[in-house]
Amino acid sequence: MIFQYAGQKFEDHRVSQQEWPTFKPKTPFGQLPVLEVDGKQLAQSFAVTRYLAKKFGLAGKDDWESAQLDSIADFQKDFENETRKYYLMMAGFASGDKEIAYKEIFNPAAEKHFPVLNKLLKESGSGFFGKSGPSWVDFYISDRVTTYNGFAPEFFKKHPEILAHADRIHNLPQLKDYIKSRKQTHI
Ligand SMILES: N[C@@H](CCC(=O)N[C@@H](CS)C(=O)NCC(=O)O)C(=O)O
Repeated sequence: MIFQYAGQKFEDHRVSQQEWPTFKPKTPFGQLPVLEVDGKQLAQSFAVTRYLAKKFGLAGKDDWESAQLDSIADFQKDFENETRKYYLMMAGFASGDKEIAYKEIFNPAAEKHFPVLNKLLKESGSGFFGKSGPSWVDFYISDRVTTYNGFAPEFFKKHPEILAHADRIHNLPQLKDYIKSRKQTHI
């Protein structure tokens, strides 16, 4: 999304299950994602994202806004860690009772989490998490919300302002066509 927003050409290499065993030892930490720039590799999604966000003006207008955005991203990451078991079940990577996982894992965590995000959006007054406009954190959270909304639309019907934020990001002129084109493969 950052590359697309910035108009930067890039290669999106999705590694297949078959390809992974030979690819894994060639990555810095045996994990994806990895950003490759001029033959150099950078691992860890937040390190990659922050590097690109700084480069393309999507990391806040000053150090303070940038730090506030970082704190929101970490807050979102905590939510993902807390609800990981539900995510793995819904994405088909783990077995278990999905309804129980929704009631016991996702719903209680989400009822705490998303109202805070909504409050932050209201406080910023810009429609984005940063006062100065869209940032990598809007991209990150809107992407996650799209995934969770696919799993639990009943939850997001009760939190329309969170969906409205995701729509605002996905309808940015720089992103609109890209988001539409990748919908089929996105979970
Ligand atoms: N904290 C890391 C987590 C990376 C991670 O867990 N990657 C998983 C895919 S989501 C992976 O590469 N799994 C394959 C493996 O470990 O063999 C990040 O945010 O980049």
